[in-house]
Amino acid sequence: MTTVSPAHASPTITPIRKICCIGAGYVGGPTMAMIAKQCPDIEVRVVDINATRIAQWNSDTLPIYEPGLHEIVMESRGRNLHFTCEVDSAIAEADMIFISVNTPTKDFGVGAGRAANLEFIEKCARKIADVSTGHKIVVEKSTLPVRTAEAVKAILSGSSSGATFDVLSNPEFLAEGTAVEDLLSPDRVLIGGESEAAIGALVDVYAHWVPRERLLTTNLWSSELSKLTANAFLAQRVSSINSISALCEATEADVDEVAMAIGTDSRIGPKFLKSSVGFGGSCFQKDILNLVYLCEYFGLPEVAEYWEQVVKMNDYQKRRFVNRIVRTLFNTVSDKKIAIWGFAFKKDTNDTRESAAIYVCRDLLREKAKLSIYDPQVTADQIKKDLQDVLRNGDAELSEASARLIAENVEVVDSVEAACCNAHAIAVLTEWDEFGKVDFPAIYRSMQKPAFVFDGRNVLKSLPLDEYGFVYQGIGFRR
Ligand SMILES: NC(=O)C1=CN([C@@H]2O[C@H](COP(=O)(O)OP(=O)(O)OC[C@H]3O[C@@H](n4cnc5c(N)ncnc54)[C@H](O)[C@@H]3O)[C@@H](O)[C@H]2O)C=CC1
Ligand SMILES: O=C(O)[C@H]1O[C@H](OP(=O)(O)OP(=O)(O)OC[C@H]2O[C@@H](n3ccc(=O)[nH]c3=O)[C@H](O)[C@@H]2O)[C@H](O)[C@@H](O)[C@@H]1O
Repeated sequence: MTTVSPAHASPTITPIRKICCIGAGYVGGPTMAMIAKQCPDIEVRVVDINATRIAQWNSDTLPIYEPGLHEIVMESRGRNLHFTCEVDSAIAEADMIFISVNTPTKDFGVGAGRAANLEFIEKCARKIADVSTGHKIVVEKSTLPVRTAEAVKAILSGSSSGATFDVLSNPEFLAEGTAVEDLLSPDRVLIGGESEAAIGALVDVYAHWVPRERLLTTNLWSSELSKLTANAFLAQRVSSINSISALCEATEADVDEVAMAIGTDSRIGPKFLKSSVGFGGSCFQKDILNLVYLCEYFGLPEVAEYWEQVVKMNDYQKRRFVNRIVRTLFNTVSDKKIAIWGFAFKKDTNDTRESAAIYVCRDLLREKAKLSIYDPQVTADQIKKDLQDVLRNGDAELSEASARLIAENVEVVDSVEAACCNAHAIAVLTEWDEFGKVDFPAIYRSMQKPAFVFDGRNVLKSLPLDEYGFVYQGIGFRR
């Protein structure tokens, strides 16, 4: 990270008329659909190098599943919302360009396994520098390590056309499954920058529907760092309650009761205290590891160690869940059929990135279990790809063996009933609402006996499963 002079001073900025968003993913798509819906006076173009994804955004089957998303896309698409692969012209014509590309954990070279891979961000900055003329506002929407704007500004300042730029940080706080709700009524929108005029221009966009008191402005670096910090704090709460769940199982305390008891303290608050098989999703682990890397980079090993523990506790929780299944099933799951209920990392999304289900299934396969997997939104291809990737773990030589392991031991089915037929156990890994509504006596009859249920989300806890004959175990309590 080098120090460069501030971005070119901004000329007078007129109200934003055209927006371009680079990256039509989970963030770019829904965020821009909301801006287009709320600001009919602004033309929004979402661009991506992935032509298949753009085609999906232009079809009736959107590339991501989010409650309410279809409706808001249909309202604006073709009017002031466009999805296209024409990256250069969309950038060239825009007044404001959002960068919303992926920032995965680096899996090679310096910082591998921890640092963010900023290759895609840098490519966007270079592309913007190449094709821009006049003055543009560039908005970092992706989650980035603190001080990335410095590099973005340095690249932009090399624009050969003499274009000038303001750089803003505007991290996104939406959660998957509630993206539309979160975008419609955010707790806050955070905008960091150096130029009052540029900040004002973005504030005016959001002010079309977000109350002014929820539009927070800070300096660039506070904004960049707040995003990583918010995710680290949220994940830390999950790991904290999960650590207590292990203690509850050992002591006959009940983790949901403990969560309720501490959550009513207004200083602690009730949210993000739901004990589970472990947090997943594309961001928590990636962002914490990035924070850990930054702390090490800035010579703060104690701070790095503190945050790394959140990820270690999450790995422990997933392992602990599998160990409990194996132990309870008389110390072997070899050749036993286990019904997996849910594969997405949380309900109401088809996203499986870093889902706890991937790791639980991997470990069960290594124990030679036979898995029958059902998820209402995740495709069979996606499930098999995730399992192939995790079993292979980057080693090409393991491709054939892991493909065989999956072919022989994994089936993906289209109902919980099919998954459970002749199964020895059920493992609930995603909290889909429909799981609470199935005909449990019929499921019980179709299973091997004793019929076990391992509820990694405690969603079946209030049902009389023991009365139906099941042996039921959840997270963080004993019956
Ligand atoms: N997924 C989520 O719920 C949230 C994600 N974020 C952050 O937002 C950022 C984006 O995340 P997602 O939308 O989930 O990623 P994603 O992987 O779903 O989408 C990123 C898109 O960017 C495209 N892309 C990459 N390089 C490009 C280039 N040079 N030109 C044009 N398109 C390019 C990819 O093809 C891909 O379609 C990440 O930094 C993430 O940490 C922040 C809040 C929530
Ligand atoms: O940067 C991001 O990507 C986003 O990450 C999270 O959103 P998301 O990962 O979509 O979903 P969450 O609702 O935060 O859940 C994350 C994981 O934690 C788990 N979780 C959550 C809450 C809880 O109490 N217990 C629990 O196990 C969920 O099941 C899920 O696996 C944050 O909540 C968003 O604010 C942020 O914008």
